[in-house]
Amino acid sequence: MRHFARVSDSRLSPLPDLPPPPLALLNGAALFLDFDGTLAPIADTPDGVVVDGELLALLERLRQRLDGRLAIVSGRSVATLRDLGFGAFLLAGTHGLEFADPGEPAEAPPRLPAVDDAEAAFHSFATHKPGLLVERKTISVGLHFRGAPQWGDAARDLAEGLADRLGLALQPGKMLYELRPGGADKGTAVRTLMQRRPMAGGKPIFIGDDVTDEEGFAVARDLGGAGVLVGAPRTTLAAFSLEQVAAVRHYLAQGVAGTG
Ligand SMILES: O=P(O)(O)OC[C@H]1O[C@H](O[C@H]2O[C@H](CO)[C@@H](O)[C@H](O)[C@H]2O)[C@H](O)[C@@H](O)[C@@H]1O
Repeated sequence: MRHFARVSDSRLSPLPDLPPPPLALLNGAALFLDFDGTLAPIADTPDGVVVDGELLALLERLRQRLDGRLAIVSGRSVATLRDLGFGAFLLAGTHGLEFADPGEPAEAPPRLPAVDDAEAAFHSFATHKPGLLVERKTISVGLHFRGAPQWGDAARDLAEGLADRLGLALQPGKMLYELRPGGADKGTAVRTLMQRRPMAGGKPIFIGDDVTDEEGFAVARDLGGAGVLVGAPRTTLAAFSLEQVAAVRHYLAQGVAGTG
């Protein structure tokens, strides 16, 4: 049976014109931040994203304002998030499969042989197709077609077949299909972290742009908080929206300053 890692469409409702989040939403928040497309603009390739010192300084000040209740929740692995500069932050990586406190080893399941099989199949498919990119991740693998969108349908068919055959979860992303172990998503990551220090006791607020962030929005809402969608209007469980990365950073900076 195929495991699609996504919120069922029946839970989503069209909310075309969501308001921006009020600054008061950050009062008492336990803040969950997606990375790609939320804190940094989408780039042509995974390695094309750079985390600037200004962003890290902003997040550090925000974390202090929130008494430590700030976490990065990403499809990237914990190792990659640390390489990008987020080593000082609480992390949930690989779509909720990995967790790491600052300076501590990641809690993560082992890399499955099935993921290696999927990676080999992705490489076979990508050979002689310029623009396709296979991203080897700690415990998962991605096939990117941003550089060759004409292969998107075939990439989906391949990824679906591999998910069925290998018993892996298929995680669609932005011009991307990932295969990974199932049993977790960004919603379960929020639930897990909300039971732990320093996030416990806060009001969960999840800011993200991708369909993979909908589970985070859902759980934040279920636990009394809210989701903030980044980007163009779409069917979503978020209650608020910000139009782009620059607006997210402006909002967070205002939150640090405490102005309304
Ligand atoms: O959960 P996120 O932090 O949003 O990570 C999701 C995936 O992001 C990356 O891929 C996406 O961003 C790339 C860089 O901007 C872009 O080139 C690609 O097309 C996007 O799909 C990352 O490479 C994946 O591993 C993450 O799962």
